[in-house]
Amino acid sequence: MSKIELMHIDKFFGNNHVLKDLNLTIEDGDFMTLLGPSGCGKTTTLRIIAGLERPEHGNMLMNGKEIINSEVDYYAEPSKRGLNLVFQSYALWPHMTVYDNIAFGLKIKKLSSAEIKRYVMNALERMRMEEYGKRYPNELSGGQQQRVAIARAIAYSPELLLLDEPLSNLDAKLRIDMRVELKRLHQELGTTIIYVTHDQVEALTMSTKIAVFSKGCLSQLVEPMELYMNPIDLINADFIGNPRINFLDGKACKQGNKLKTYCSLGSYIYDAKDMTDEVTPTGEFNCIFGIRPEQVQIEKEPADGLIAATVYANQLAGSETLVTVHILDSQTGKSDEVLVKQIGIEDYRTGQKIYLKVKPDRFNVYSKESTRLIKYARI
Ligand SMILES: Nc1ncnc2c1ncn2[C@@H]1O[C@H](COP(=O)(O)OP(=O)(O)OP(=O)(O)O)[C@@H](O)[C@H]1O
Repeated sequence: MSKIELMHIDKFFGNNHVLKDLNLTIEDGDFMTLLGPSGCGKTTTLRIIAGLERPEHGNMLMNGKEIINSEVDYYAEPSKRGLNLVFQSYALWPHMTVYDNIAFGLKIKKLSSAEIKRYVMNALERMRMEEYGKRYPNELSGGQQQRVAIARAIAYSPELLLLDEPLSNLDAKLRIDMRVELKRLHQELGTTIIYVTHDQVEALTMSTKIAVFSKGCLSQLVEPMELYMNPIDLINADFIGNPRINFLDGKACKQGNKLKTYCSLGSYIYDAKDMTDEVTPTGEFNCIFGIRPEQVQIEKEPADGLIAATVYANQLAGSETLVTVHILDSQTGKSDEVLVKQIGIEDYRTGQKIYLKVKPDRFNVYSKESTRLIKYARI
């Protein structure tokens, strides 16, 4: 059992208000990723949970038990919180071999040496490090040390694991392997994991929930695919997705239960069920369409419902082709640029006339004024 509730947490470093009235619940069994750009307060949140920082204001409960109560100046000692931590700086004991580094915590638990061996070897195997038991930390690369630190944290089926950018020093292939192992570990053991990263792919592929931070505030707390499909504002939309989402200026107007919209990719009417509860201006207002590169397809021949465009640039990337196209907005006379992602190798010439097929149900629409989502994308 590992449920964590953070309530009304405020943290200052001098005059810097780093966390602003943060409310966040991590349910038992969650793989919760704290995601956001550098400096938004992710690590500070993790350190508060671990007991390495004290917030000036707020409460924290662990399985219903009080851990922080700033009003009475109560902060439970880190050692009393039952946590396993892996930070970017992995802090292995330099005088111990890899095996002993991992075995140390198990010895304290008074396990038999046969059991210790089983747990250590299992953890090393998961981290693809079974050959390295006899080495000392200074005989390992940064990435290998990082994997030993994770092995140490996961060795004894922890109930709660806090990980701060644990894959940051690994090369691309190892990162994918480690993502698979951490995801399997979570599924097999039901460990509650709180994971800090600024890498959206790690967040999207491993988590059961993602908490997006922006300037010390929680801006969105959702399941990964919902975050990808419906970022709550333009900042999150811009942050999630690679290649990044296309933003197109448009116009919108609410008429009864309908939202009438227009942009260079066409006029679309959406129902009340597609709309968020964001309050919009009366009459026509400026909006921004958020369109993912894979939501547009290119056809070579014209047909009904297709939108004419011109190829500006073509990037072949092997498994996919990224095509930058220009579309003439017939209402404003302005040209819009859209990045389109096609699966496989597709060759287009610069200046070639092509025709776009779009899925308007999948578009997001944002209010330009408030920058908030006003129309959900549907799968
Ligand atoms: N010990 C400290 N003393 C003073 N300021 C700090 C301290 N630790 C963090 N900060 C500041 O608090 C803010 C949040 O830092 P934090 O490390 O939580 O961000 P982050 O989102 O984890 O960023 P990153 O991804 O770069 O690690 C930053 O402005 C940072 O400079």
